[in-house]
Amino acid sequence: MKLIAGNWKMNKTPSQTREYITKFLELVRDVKNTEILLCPPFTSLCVAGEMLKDSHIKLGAQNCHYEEKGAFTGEISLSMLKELGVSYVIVGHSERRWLFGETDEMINKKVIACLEKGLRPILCVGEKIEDRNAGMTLKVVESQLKLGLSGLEDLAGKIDIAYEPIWAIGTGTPATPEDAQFVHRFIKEFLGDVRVLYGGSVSPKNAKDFLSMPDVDGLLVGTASLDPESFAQIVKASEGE
Ligand SMILES: O=C(CO)COP(=O)(O)O
Repeated sequence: MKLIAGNWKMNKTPSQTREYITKFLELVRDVKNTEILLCPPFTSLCVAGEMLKDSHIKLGAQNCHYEEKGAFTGEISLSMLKELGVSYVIVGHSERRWLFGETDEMINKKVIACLEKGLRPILCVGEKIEDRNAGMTLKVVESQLKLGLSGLEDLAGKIDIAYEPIWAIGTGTPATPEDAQFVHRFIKEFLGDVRVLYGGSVSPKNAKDFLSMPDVDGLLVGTASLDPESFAQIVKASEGE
């Protein structure tokens, strides 16, 4: 089944979350053939978890810490997330890598911790514009996969990968569906049977073009997931695929 995930990043207070989910539940009530995931900020997970408890919409976190507990000021453990109903965790988003110095080694520990706790990581990979211009896209993606998944085998059905070219994130300039397909194929040849999502300026207008590619197994949506109507349109674009 295709996965359509909304990454809200640092947006929406708990009351705005409540308002969004009230509308969104109604808009996607009849969706049956698509897995839907919302990833609000930590502070909204509690209210979102309560509201989504008996629904077909899953709840994800945007980050986690790999340790179980302890003196890690400002961090959030997987047990804390699990108790709120979280079943997915976005790991290694480019904003965490490049704005907050997250390394492949930390990302690897987070992926391992998620799998040990029974939470499903969405590992994000993707190249900078300089890498792309230098023809290094596949090399960069391969290295991120190798390091991020170091020591792990048999990942089919336990993990999803999101290909998010950094130059396409929040810019209004997505990759072409053909570019995405090319990298997704490479990822599957490298890893075997995993779902690969595309992320980077996805909108209700272009969602179907991506989803019609044979190796695009879903979408990780930022800006266009902040409005319940536009996110619902993207979810519905996936229903027929
Ligand atoms: O980073 C993203 C999702 O994780 C993509 O963000 P945009 O959809 O705003 O480009």
